[in-house]
Amino acid sequence: MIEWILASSSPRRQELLERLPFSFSVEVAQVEETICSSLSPRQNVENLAKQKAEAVARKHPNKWIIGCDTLVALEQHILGKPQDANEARKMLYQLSGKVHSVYTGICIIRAQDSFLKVFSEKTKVHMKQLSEEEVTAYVITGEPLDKAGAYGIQGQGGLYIEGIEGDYYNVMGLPLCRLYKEIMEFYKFY
Ligand SMILES: Cc1cn([C@H]2C[C@H](O)[C@@H](COP(=O)(O)OP(=O)(O)OP(=O)(O)O)O2)c(=O)[nH]c1=O
Repeated sequence: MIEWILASSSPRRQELLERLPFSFSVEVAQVEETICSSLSPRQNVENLAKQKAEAVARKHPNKWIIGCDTLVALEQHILGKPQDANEARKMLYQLSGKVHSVYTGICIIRAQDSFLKVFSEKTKVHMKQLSEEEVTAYVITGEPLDKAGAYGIQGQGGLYIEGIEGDYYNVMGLPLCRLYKEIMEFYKFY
């Protein structure tokens, strides 16, 4: 039987992965998440997903590890999770009234036989213009603080999203349909 480990502390990712037809355990990857501004958003999410998967794979070389990372890209800027409420406010003002892209990178590793697969998905998100009152009230809820770009489409943040192009679940941190396809392919060989 294939034993999967999700290398993530995100409750959203755990919840979404439960929809796939296999069981898995969870182990949090201790990785310092550094965004490299000389790399593209896609390269950043793929590298970070790989680092998270590798950190857990070192401890479990015989298991199949899934690492993930999500970032928001607005023009040349890459936004990770805000450090504090002030940074969350700043990010929301930057995204307000604009279209940005959310990238999620996924890395699947099994160290024992040097298996490594990395891919990423992009979803475009249209955010409405936010008033100062909306930004203040939203940041006070605390919802923005553990999320890339300082909003959660699945929560109150969804009130501010006019539309998306791409996978909704990719914005939440796990590109469900793409991951399902990749894993079904994978089961043909294992
Ligand atoms: C844009 C957006 C992000 N997010 C979340 C998804 C990710 O959990 C988080 C981005 O941070 P990540 O570093 O990708 O993930 P994490 O720190 O939550 O978990 P781990 O590193 O242990 O896997 O932002 C939402 O939940 N909703 C949204 O609408």
